[in-house]
Amino acid sequence: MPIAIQGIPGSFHHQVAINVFGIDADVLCFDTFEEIAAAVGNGSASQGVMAIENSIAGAILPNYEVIDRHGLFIQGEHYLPISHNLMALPGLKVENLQVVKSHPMAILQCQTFFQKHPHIKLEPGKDTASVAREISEKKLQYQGAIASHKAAEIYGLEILAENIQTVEENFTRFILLAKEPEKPAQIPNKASLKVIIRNEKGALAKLLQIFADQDLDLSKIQSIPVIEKPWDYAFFIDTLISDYSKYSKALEKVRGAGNEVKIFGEYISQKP
Ligand SMILES: O=C(O)C(=O)C[C@]1(C(=O)O)C=C[C@@H](O)C=C1
Repeated sequence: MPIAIQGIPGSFHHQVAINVFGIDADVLCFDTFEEIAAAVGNGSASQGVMAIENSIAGAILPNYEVIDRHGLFIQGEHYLPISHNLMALPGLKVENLQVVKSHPMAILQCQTFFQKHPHIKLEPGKDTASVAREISEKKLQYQGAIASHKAAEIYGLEILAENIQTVEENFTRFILLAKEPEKPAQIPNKASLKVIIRNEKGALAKLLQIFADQDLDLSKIQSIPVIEKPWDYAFFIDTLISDYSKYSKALEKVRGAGNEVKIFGEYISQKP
């Protein structure tokens, strides 16, 4: 069964599908993150690859809600080093470009570069590679794309500026989604959780203390509104697990304190 991704060949999601599932990975390409989740949820894809956070631009907040609403589970993760390049039809120069389009997350990662080229209007596109393909197919003389070397190669564009992300070392973390929970063959060393705490004084401090008491290292905590209850928040927490029994104990205590816990996935950390 195919793997659902957002974007087309040459996009960063496609690169992750190749890295994780091999060069011949059978992919279903979608325009939006919502469609990835729907495809995994309705069984037309066995797994999905979804970007969740970037080291420069931060979290893709709406994706937490998307995976939760579709009732999906996280099977694993993949960190991809991201190099963004400004590209256009061969022969053009940066001064010729009026518009540069790309995925909104890619644009956010290249703000400093474009501050130096204020004549360029930045516009959101579906994914990095789709914009490169559009330029190539429509022979757009005034438009540039921010995308990977691979996209320039596939769609025959020329790179005008390399590595234009604000800091050289740039990573996007992707999660691998599935319809059912799956425990890895080895003891997991990372978990992604959603915790809804009772809205009372000190509740978050008490929650964090439980994790600290069990030696759990939280690698991420993100608050997301509980839309049915205005101004109540759920916390999406990633924790590293060095001792699985201490992790189990922490979950028991968190639940025991009256909080609601949902386990999105327990897996092996791939952080480089
Ligand atoms: O447009 C692409 O190529 C994507 O794979 C999307 C995406 C993202 O959603 O963050 C993936 C990695 C980069 O951070 C920029 C864009």
